[in-house]
Amino acid sequence: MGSFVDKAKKFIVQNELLSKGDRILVGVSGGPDSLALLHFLVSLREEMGLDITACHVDHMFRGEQSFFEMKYVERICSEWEVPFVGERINVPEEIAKTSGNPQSVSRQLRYRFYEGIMKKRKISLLALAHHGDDQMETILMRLTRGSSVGASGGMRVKRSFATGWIIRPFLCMTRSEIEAYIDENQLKPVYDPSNKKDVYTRNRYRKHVLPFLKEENPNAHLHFQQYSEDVHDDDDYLTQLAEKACKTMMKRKKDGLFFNVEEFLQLPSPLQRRCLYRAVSSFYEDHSIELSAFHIREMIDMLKRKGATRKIDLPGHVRMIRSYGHCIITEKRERNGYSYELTIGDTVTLPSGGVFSIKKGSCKNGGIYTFRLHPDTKFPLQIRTRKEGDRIRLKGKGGSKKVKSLFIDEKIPSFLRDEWPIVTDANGEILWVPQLKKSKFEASSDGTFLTLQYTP
Ligand SMILES: Nc1ncnc2c1ncn2[C@@H]1O[C@H](COP(=O)(O)OP(=O)(O)OP(=O)(O)O)[C@@H](O)[C@H]1O
Repeated sequence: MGSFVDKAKKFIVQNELLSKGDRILVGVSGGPDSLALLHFLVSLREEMGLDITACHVDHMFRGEQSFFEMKYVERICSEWEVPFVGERINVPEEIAKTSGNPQSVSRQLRYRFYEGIMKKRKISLLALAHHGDDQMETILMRLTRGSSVGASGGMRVKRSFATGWIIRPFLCMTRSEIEAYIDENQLKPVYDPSNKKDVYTRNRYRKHVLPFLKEENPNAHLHFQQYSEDVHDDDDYLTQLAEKACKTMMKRKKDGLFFNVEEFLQLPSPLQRRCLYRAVSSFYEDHSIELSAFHIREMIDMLKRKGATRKIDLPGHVRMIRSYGHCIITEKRERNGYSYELTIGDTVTLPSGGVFSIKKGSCKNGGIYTFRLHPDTKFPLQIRTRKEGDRIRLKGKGGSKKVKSLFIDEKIPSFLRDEWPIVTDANGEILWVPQLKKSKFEASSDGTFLTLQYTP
């Protein structure tokens, strides 16, 4: 078994997974992989001065059986003198409440549990027992399903998590190497019957796809692992560049993320894909939805197409809309019209966060748009969204103009038109379309007047 230990140690050194005196939490299901990992780390404990804690979650799917498993893991830990933290989490109850997918709800709750222990006990490393065959399955599953950008690179050997890092020291090992280690050391793992069920996608890959690849090359797992590390390496570098580009180009407002399409299209395509991936992912809590490469391509194609307004509905609640040269990534929601009354001394806050107020005399604050109200103005003012047939009467000999034409001339994207404020007096006469046009009803600067202020 010397070679197993040497191989794992070499992998740990190469990837800088452990240092002397590290405090590690090991996730132990009681299955062969995690039991072997715990055993292996305990064997390094003295030599490296490691401070090891083990933890186990009983997901309560299998009644008493899973409770006994937790007790069994606890007993082994006590034999090996490893502090143990166990918790029963009622996952079936949580699934009934949220109607989530059993595996992802279990995972989410388990990771929350790990995080709590790491924070409480000031532990910086979480060791998980994923191995090389798991990595092959993950990469193939993600490629087949159509994951995007970095996700198809599979699991990372080391990634940041909670107060520190998740490490996976067994990614260089195959399932059968781990089984041989188990036999050699006479370990007695528990076997989860769900690992054999064909209903789970991963199990189908395990049973039907991996045997073929392993027959072609028994060391295929090492090549997959190398591929994974290279993909992540390249992706980290490109993501850094994309983040820099996004920071200057994408503006987050209350309504969503805005950017200029032409500027975006000048980026090299690897940065375009990553900018969009990053932008859209920021709308998903816990990054719970995975965007596929297909979605990203579709978004870029839409940005390249000229012409009228276009939109794409993305998974979950996110929508991307392009209109003229602008693009917004936003939550799917009906943009309802509004109508507010504004009297002297009041303020009105719009759904977009814009604020109207009235002040005496002139006003010269930066970032604020102003309109001088005539002393004869009929109050209350109305701040509302557009209506069919809206016209504004222009200063001088300009006559009147349709508000619709104003939006078109000024190339206001259609998704903004439905929420653009229009100010009328109490009789419904349009006084002002802020940022675009003032009517002939604005007071001259030399008389006494009130100022209507608008901060978008
Ligand atoms: N119930 C659990 N409690 C604590 N840690 C767990 C639990 N289930 C899984 N883990 C950790 O997460 C890793 C990945 O979980 P996954 O379900 O993919 O593997 P597994 O088939 O349970 O592995 P094992 O052979 O260790 O049972 C495990 O190797 C283990 O380190």
